[in-house]
Amino acid sequence: MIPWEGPLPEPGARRLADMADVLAAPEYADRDPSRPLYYMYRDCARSDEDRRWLADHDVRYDITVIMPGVIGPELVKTKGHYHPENPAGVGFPEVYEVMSGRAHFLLQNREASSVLFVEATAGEVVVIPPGYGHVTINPGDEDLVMANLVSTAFASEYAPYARLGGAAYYEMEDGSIVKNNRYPDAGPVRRAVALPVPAFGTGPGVPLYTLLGREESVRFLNHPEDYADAFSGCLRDAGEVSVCAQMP
Ligand SMILES: O=P(O)(O)OC[C@H]1O[C@](O)(CO)[C@@H](O)[C@@H]1O
Repeated sequence: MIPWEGPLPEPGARRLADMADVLAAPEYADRDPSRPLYYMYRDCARSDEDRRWLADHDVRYDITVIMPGVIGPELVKTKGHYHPENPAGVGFPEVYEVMSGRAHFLLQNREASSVLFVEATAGEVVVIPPGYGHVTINPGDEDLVMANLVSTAFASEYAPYARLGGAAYYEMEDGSIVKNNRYPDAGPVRRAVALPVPAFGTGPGVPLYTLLGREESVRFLNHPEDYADAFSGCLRDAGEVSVCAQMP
């Protein structure tokens, strides 16, 4: 069930066949190519007035539903993408809210020298800072339902992930984190805790939809260059995550 009081647009589906390039075990993509892994309800709004407000501020509110389960040895996840830089030369950020279920966000900068692992449960809000690509993993046994707010001024970049077989690390069925050998120079995985960001009005228990109508709360999505301090405080380092060098 999606905890959303409003109309839902027709969703886009990401199926196993769409994921062949980013899997720990790509051979599983052929076994059930039409299996849906997640549904993306892009550009949601509860009213025409809200839709106009979102459009006027060049932001989009999406809901994503990620199934529980595995793809061969690894947990179900999103494809993964980077965001380009805005006209000021700073990467577009994004903000997620876990509406129900559990999420693991695996973030990495362009060089994969910095890799962050963020756990979040229902009600938690995670800011993806400029310069970080992201994959979301469903580690739970129920649907993971998330909302996001993001700029409408760019298209996501999938090729860097697809070229290297996905992110720098994979999360396996037993929760172990395994290095993707196509990133020989990837940095260690650092656990990070999502913090409230007063400048954006984000934090646990604050539904993202309540940011609508507050211009100052969504401005960072298109003008990240003005919020360097806020981004530096959106994630707190919580130590290194142990990693397996080989697939189990
Ligand atoms: O684009 P991917 O990597 O398949 O991930 C899907 C997610 O990204 C978004 O496009 C926003 O970045 C959402 O609609 C969705 O949650």
